[in-house]
Amino acid sequence: MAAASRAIAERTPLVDLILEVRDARIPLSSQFDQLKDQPPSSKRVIVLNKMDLANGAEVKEWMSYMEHQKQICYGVNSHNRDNIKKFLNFLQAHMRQLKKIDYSSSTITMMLVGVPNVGKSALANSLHKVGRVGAAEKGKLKHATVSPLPCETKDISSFKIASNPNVYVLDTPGILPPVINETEICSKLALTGTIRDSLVGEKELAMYFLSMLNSSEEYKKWAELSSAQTGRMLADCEAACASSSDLDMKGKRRYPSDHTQDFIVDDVRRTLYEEASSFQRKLAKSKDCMRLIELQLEALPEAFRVPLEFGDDSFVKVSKKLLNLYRTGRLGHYTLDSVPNHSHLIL
Ligand SMILES: Nc1nc2c(ncn2[C@@H]2O[C@H](COP(=O)(O)OP(=O)(O)OP(=O)(O)O)[C@@H](O)[C@H]2O)c(=O)[nH]1
Repeated sequence: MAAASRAIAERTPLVDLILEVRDARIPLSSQFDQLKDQPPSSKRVIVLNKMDLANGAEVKEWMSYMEHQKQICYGVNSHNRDNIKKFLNFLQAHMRQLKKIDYSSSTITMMLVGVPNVGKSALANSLHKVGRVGAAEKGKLKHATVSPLPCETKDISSFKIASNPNVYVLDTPGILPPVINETEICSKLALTGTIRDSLVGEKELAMYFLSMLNSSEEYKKWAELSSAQTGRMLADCEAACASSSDLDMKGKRRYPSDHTQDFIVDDVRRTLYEEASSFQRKLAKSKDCMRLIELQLEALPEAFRVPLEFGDDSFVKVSKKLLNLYRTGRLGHYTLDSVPNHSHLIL
């Protein structure tokens, strides 16, 4: 990381635009340490990526806050082609404005920087794919390594994202600050995948997620799953899925990065809702919150169909499954950082 950090620092004054990629779920905790104390500049855009996983209303508040701070900010979902097209148009318009007269004759370079796993490589790939097709470029597409694990990008690579003028984007390795003193920031970074789960512990992270879920409104949306009738429908659905899987494996619904069946997800949601709603009145006391989390963790193995015979290992397995569902957006949308001093903002 130290070498990559130096390489980024050397290139920073040479590029036309810095795209500081942050995770829209943690717009503050995922800020890039090297740019933390820099004043706002027209040469820097804060890109809030993974918008599809964050709470839309809260991200809007964050964007207004950043605008108020004179920071240029743009929200994207790197997996959404239309969104990437709009972002590319925005970048080109912004560069045109920055370069003014000599825009068409110049070669423009942008650099993606950020902490690990915020989606820099996914964004580089998407911009390259969309831009190259738009510019009718021939030749093979390049591919940056995209992974759910942090720190997979090892080198700086360049991707062409537009022609006339030529625009290149540099993908860089994720960099963390040398020390993170606050435990809460560590938990947020781990929950969103910026640092490895093992550094905090899977069970501890699952508990952190549950505390966030229980203090949000998200689980209340799952009330309808709680009725007895729905329970019967789920059992029927489960039986139907089991028999159809024997006959036709190809027909089963699959998620790109999460293979949990829908009826299991519904059972997990129902379990979390039922435990939380029966505790609702006592949530103000933190001791009760811990007890609720324990109860939820005790109830989840059944919902996930994980046998309890392996003791603590069963809970680690359940925790991993729970984290996986959260990270693919199937347990709601959350923004974990609150907007600072937002009372003075007109939103
Ligand atoms: N849901 C969602 N997932 C995303 C998005 N962008 C990236 N991801 C996922 O986030 C994970 C990390 O993406 P990468 O592109 O490898 O992240 P990175 O910042 O290059 O990571 P490092 O190599 O650690 O620096 C992958 O599993 C991606 O598929 C997005 O907009 N939405």
